[in-house]
Amino acid sequence: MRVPFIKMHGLGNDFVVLDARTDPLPPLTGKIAAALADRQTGIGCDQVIVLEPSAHADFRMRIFNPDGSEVEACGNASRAVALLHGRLARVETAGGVVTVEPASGGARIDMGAPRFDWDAIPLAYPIDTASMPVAWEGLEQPAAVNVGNPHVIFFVPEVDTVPLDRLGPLIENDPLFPERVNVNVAQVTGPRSIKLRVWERGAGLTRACGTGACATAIAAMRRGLVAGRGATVTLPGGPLEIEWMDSGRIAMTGPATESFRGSFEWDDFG
Ligand SMILES: N[C@@H](CCC[C@H](N)C(=O)O)C(=O)O
Repeated sequence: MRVPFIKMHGLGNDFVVLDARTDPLPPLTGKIAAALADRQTGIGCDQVIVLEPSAHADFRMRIFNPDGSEVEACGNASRAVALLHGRLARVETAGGVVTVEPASGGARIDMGAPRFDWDAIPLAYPIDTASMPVAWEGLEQPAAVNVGNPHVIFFVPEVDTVPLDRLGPLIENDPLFPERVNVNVAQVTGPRSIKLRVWERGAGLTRACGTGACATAIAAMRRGLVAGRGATVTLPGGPLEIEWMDSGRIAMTGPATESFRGSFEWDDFG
């Protein structure tokens, strides 16, 4: 069976999108997703995205990391999917329903409300998630936020000097985080601006992480590190605009790009 795919990215965080909204696919397992995501032997991407019909929203978006884990949220893929769909839509994810709307060159996403309770992150035990009394080498006193998926955020003086390739996997797999965690290191660069690098759970270092940008901006606002309710978060792949709306929900605005379309033989990966 030949299956079409769309290669897309948001700020260099790249996706293989399988659109099964009209023509169903055989069930996609984590093993198949990992094989598709492999940059040496597969198509290669940071996440495999599957679009399916939904009983609760306009359609459903499933998200797979390159290690095969199926996860709850992906900010950059939400913008890519908005571009693909071409109009306002409510999208069911395992982390909740998000509203996607194309905007010039990209999209604006209503990502839902952040959660701060220790068991909503989730953490292994009760702890103040605004400023956690824990440390890994020089990285200390992080915040934790769930924006559909779990994030830990360290505010540091200089993000480029943090050995995130070494500390990222250590923190991601720490028993404090029973469902593992996305690891963000952030530098406040102005009253409304933040520089961010992310070690993604199940994926490693990526050019950008939309949910990481949302979680980091919210953590900075909660601690009073930035002024007001809006911030520009600049990742290695470029900037995202994050707003903590009066409704308590998060809006993320930024670019999305379709790179190319192709197809693959399902049996080569199944
Ligand atoms: N790239 C994403 C996040 C993808 C999922 C993440 N690795 C997880 O395991 O939660 C984004 O743009 O948000």
